[in-house]
Amino acid sequence: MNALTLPDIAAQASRQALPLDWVGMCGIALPILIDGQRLTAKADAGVSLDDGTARGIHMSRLYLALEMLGQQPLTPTLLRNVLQHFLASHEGLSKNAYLRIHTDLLLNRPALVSPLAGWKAYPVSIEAHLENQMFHVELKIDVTYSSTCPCSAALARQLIQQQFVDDFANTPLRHEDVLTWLGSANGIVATPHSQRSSAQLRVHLQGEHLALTELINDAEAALGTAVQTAVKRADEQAFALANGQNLMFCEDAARRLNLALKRSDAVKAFHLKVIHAESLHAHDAVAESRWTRPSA
Ligand SMILES: Nc1nc2c(ncn2[C@@H]2O[C@H](COP(=O)(O)OP(=O)(O)OP(=O)(O)O)[C@@H](O)[C@H]2O)c(=O)[nH]1
Repeated sequence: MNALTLPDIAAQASRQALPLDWVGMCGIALPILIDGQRLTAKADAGVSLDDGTARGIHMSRLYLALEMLGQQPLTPTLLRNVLQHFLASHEGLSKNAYLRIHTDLLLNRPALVSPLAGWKAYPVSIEAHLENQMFHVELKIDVTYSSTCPCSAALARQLIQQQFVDDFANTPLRHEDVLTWLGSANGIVATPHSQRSSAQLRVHLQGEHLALTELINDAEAALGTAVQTAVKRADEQAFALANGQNLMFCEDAARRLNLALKRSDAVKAFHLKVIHAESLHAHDAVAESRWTRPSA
């Protein structure tokens, strides 16, 4: 065989003429740029194979189009350009193009009190598609936070009151005795349960801004007790106070996030899910909320 004529199987006719919805590659390693950070990402790149008679798509063309992602900050326009390249390189074969990018966004977070800070990783997926010439970009963001059960807190307070009644029955109240009692585990007999919780945000974006960091910041501000990075005792005490002032059911968390996301100009629609991995139960408390911006 002549070495210059390499066999091209993809160009052959398919034995079973049948279009396919998605064909491509998953888990491609690549660098991306978000908010000035170069991040390691994995991409899933694909197109529809609408010409059912064609044996295959041209994987290498999709792969090479991804090169753009390592060179410019990630924006909806850049994602759209990549998808347009996918389609331009598959003219006659494909009508729709898809790209998913998975990464961890790293944000530096200060401690609550001490002059310390640490890095927090936020798992993020950016999903873009061009279907029937309509461009759509969606973010998936995971935010972890602490939630303390309001019901459990009220029940614990009642037990503490009961203990106070028992311990100080028929004795004159002396300031010093009460102070000691308040500082003892015998006095504060019960504590409410709290748990590491997670908010899974799916946001359909509008406009030109990827808005990842802003949406994470908005979500954490709305939730109030995001998990911490560097922690000294003073920070832990401040966190205990913050939790005590921020009692929430999963319904409360979902409502707060709903209101926060609606306020963002970058958001066209969302579907959010909060999961409180209860320490009371072996199962989770979960709430979901969806919203679509009414058309102007
Ligand atoms: N379509 C397809 N290609 C595959 C698959 N698995 C591996 N490949 C390989 O992906 C490689 C790149 O394919 P193409 O993009 O068609 O490469 P090419 O023909 O050199 O590039 P063009 O000239 O641009 O078409 C080929 O060597 C294929 O064998 C598969 O399941 N489907």
